[in-house]
Amino acid sequence: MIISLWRYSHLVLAVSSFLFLTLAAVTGLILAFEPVVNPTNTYRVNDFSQITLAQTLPVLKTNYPDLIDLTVEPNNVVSINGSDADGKNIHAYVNPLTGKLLGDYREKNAFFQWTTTLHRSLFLHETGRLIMGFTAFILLLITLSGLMLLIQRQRGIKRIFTRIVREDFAQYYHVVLSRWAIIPIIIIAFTGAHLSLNRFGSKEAPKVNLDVNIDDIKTQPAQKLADFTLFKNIKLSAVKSIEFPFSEDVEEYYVIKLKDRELAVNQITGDVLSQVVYPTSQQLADLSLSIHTGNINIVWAIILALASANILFFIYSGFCITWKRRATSIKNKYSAKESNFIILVGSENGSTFRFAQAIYNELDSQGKTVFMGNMNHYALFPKAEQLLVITSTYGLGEAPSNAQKFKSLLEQYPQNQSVQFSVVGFGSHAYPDFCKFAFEVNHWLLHQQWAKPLVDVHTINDKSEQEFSIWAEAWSQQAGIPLSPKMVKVEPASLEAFEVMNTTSEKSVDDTFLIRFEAKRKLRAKSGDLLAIYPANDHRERLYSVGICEKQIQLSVRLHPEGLGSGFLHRLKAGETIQARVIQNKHFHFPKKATSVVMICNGTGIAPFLGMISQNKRKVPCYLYGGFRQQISLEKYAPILESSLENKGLIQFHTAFSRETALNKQYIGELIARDRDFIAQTLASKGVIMLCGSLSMQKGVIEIIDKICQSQLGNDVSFYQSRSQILMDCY
Ligand SMILES: Cc1cc2nc3c(=O)[nH]c(=O)nc-3n(C[C@H](O)[C@H](O)[C@H](O)COP(=O)(O)O)c2cc1C
Repeated sequence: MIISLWRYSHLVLAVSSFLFLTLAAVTGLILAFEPVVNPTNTYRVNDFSQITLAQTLPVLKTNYPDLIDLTVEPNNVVSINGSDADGKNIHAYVNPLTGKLLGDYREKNAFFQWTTTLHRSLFLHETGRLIMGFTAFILLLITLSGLMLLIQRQRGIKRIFTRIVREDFAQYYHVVLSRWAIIPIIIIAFTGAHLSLNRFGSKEAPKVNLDVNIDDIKTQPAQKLADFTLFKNIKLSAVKSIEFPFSEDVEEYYVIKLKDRELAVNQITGDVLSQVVYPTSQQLADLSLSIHTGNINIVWAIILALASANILFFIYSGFCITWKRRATSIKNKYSAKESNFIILVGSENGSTFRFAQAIYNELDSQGKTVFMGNMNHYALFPKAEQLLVITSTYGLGEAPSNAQKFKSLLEQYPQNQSVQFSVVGFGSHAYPDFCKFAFEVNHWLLHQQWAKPLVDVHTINDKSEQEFSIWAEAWSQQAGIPLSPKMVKVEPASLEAFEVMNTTSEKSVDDTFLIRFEAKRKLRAKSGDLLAIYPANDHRERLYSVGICEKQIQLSVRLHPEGLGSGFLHRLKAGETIQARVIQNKHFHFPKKATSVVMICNGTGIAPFLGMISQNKRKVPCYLYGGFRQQISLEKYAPILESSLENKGLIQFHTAFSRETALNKQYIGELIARDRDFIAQTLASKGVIMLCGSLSMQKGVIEIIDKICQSQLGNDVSFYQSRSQILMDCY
């Protein structure tokens, strides 16, 4: 909510000032080059900041007895105005140490003059100044709201310079460059607004009156100009201008304008006749002017030029980001009330809509009645059969802005009929709370009486189309609705040959069997990956979780009466070869850093765990909780389980049998509830819990773990899910 408020302010301010801001940035960019390309830069002398008035004035007076005034330009070159010893008028740049003329005085370049007026007042005098001053103020607000967004995005001020995930070009560079440009832009905006405020109503700085009492002017003790103590202490770099005495009459004096004050100085004795210190407001205005115009030094002028160019880039990239967000407007053929398929999308920047739209198009092309909407539009869907929630996670593992009302709407509107659902989370592992909001949504839906999970919550890292296609395939299988692979860009499936090495299909006592394959080429699979098989040699794909045992792929399969995949696998004999492909399922690999791993499975969900424990070379403490129908179901797994227990690949093995005698009947959830302290301690000590098996088992177990988390650890289960401490692969 807060992020939306800042974003909204940032956007509104930027849109409302966009024209004037562009004009100010373009003219500012041009003007930033003025100090850099100023031709008089070549007239600068070395060690200018060390030259005192006691050094320069005697030289100039000797060479040019009738000087009227001297000006120190912002780029530290000195110009004089008056006449030389021959009475010839001069208005020229001079070397303050030697008195040598360097070149004729030049007026400000006409183009820069024109640009300056446009930048300052749009040629509209006071009104223009007001507009540009206001624009500078708006720029300040835009920058500050941008800073707040940056802090929130990076999760704290100290993390501003931590890595930024590359979302897309405009967004990435909008954020990356803002980190560098924010300080100069704040300075530009602040000084610009300050100058306009200060100068509004008066074009020039207020006139200073030096109050000199002519009667008090002394003629003794006379001193040489070079010996004036005052002049020895005033550096030329501190001077803005000097008016020379009109004649040698004692009543004529030097008027010296410094950066912070103005002095009248006796031309015979060097005494200060009068002095006025400028008011602080004027000193600050002068400082603002020097900073804003880049006159402080060339490096700063270049920084200003870059900052102005950045403002233009921010206008462009901000426009692209906004356009992309708005381009996700939804066009539905059917209303929510008449649709069987409801796709609800949670998205902050619009990219998740691209994926949701692909599903929409696919279902629509098959003649289904589909409705797609924002998650905030959740309502009663009287004809809904399938609910697909596709959502990203934002902020600190929070809902994107178009999904923030979802939870309360879900509580408000229980559906009146049973609806199957599936949640797909878009996120990035670059954030600690990976897909947290999707896990929460899945969790809330699991608590609804009317909602039946169709496939397990799937997560998509960094908009991976491949991961999305895995979800699409899983959903398609369960829903019995073919989703064409063209829907998302799946890399063309290049199939490999796998030879059947061993199968227990004939010895099966409980409809489940183990089958092992060896890859004809080098095996590139890990336990937890999926093996995709094509039983009918057509587009129909079936996925099985794999365990790698003795460098072979092992599947644990339950034979379903009409099962296309399980029937095909059941008929295979040792020595036969099939075409299949391995799909990486990184989110369900054995964790690299866990202190311990608790594996929970039921039925054939044991397959990946058999591979993991037999490959547990690092001897990470592993604890397996398995739910099976009968004791006898276990026999086929016994060799691996026993050898793993022996070699410490597995520390403990707990079983629950659901179809034993009434006395011994037990479900896996009961074991987890019994070992609640151990489960809590595992999570608290950075251990990992992995679940594989049926969705109904997952639902029950996750509910129990959630209660354990809340009561013993003070967090929701989604906290651990999003930190990859609870990994699930259920179907
Ligand atoms: C500011 C910001 C915060 C994010 N926070 C998270 C987060 O906490 N967890 C996560 O998994 N992904 C996070 N992401 C990544 C997005 O969820 C991911 O890029 C998603 O694909 C964006 O989808 P959308 O464009 O539809 O909003 C964040 C992205 C951004 C820009």
